Amino acid sequence: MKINLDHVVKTFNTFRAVHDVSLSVESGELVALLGPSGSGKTTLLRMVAGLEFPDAGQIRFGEQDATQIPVRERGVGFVFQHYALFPHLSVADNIAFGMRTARAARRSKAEIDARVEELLRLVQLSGLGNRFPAQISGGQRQRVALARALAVDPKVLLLDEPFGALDANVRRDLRRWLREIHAELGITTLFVTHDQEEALDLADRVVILQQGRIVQQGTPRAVTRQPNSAFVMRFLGDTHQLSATAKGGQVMLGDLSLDATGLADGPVDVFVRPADLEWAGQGSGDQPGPGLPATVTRVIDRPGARRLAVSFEGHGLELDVAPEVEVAAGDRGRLRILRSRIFPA
Ligand SMILES: Nc1ncnc2c1ncn2[C@@H]1O[C@H](COP(=O)(O)OP(=O)(O)OP(=O)(O)O)[C@@H](O)[C@H]1O
Repeated sequence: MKINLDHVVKTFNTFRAVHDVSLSVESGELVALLGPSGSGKTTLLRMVAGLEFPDAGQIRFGEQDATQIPVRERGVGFVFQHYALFPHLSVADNIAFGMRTARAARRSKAEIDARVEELLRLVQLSGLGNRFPAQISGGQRQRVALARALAVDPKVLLLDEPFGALDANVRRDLRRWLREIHAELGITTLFVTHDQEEALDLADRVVILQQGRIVQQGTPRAVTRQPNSAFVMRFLGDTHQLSATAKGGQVMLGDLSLDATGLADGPVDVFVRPADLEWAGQGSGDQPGPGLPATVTRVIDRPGARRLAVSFEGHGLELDVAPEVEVAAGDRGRLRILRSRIFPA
């Protein structure tokens, strides 16, 4: 089922939570809505679900205006961060709940039991149908919540920070698992998160929101390669920010000249991710070449890498080098910039 949002606006009292959002989600696509707290992600999801109504603009399911479709008939499955499973119902009964109450598509008890078994298998909880929610882990509860959402054969899945309350390792596992389920079922899915790693890992397309507006959207590759603003650059991951001046389509930093074609002359911010910096230590045998003259202030050993904290013209920067690199605090060298993004200051 394709979903279209066309110039959608939502205001609470006088506060505009969603400004003129247009977005189309293709049938079978997994789209992540990514943004900081308060950027309007949940409000958008609730409007798609029919739990809130836009003040202006239109939401369409396929070709149909969604306001004409009652919530129960939208064919939407939800999973929220704190999806309250019914504590007094077993896992199997929780999953079966929607099938028993659905007025349309009544199923026999045998059909429901078979479907519950199938869903338990899908969410890898076979054999746990008789447990109660209190007797399973948080990650398992979210899988039950997903099975419950899938039980009514939704045309659209809406997931609002479904793994938000779980610890990092469980989140990572569930993310992989969700991707597999999505590949298998191909249900159009909108996934809300404020975790950029989760969004980039999971989604076919990432939609980045700031203060109720879409500021950028694209594939994970496109948004990470070509962030279109300082906000997106910062929001998508660790970055260093260096002040400089653009002149005649170039920016000079140390004795490096960076391409700034198209930027007007004036103050700019150069953004560089730690992974886009390379260290050439003096006496390392490396050709010194152009770069930013820097001094190592600290070396932190981590599994698989050594992290260097270095100082360049009063800026503190960090980068990783291979574990074998011999380097110590006080060493001098040069930083090469492999990639950067430059925006007007
Ligand atoms: N029912 C409401 N009444 C008044 N203001 C609301 C209501 N619902 C949301 N808001 C406001 O709208 C803005 C957007 O909220 P929303 O929950 O959509 O953001 P979000 O991006 O999902 O944030 P979070 O990640 O914290 O859940 C917030 O400033 C919020 O306080």
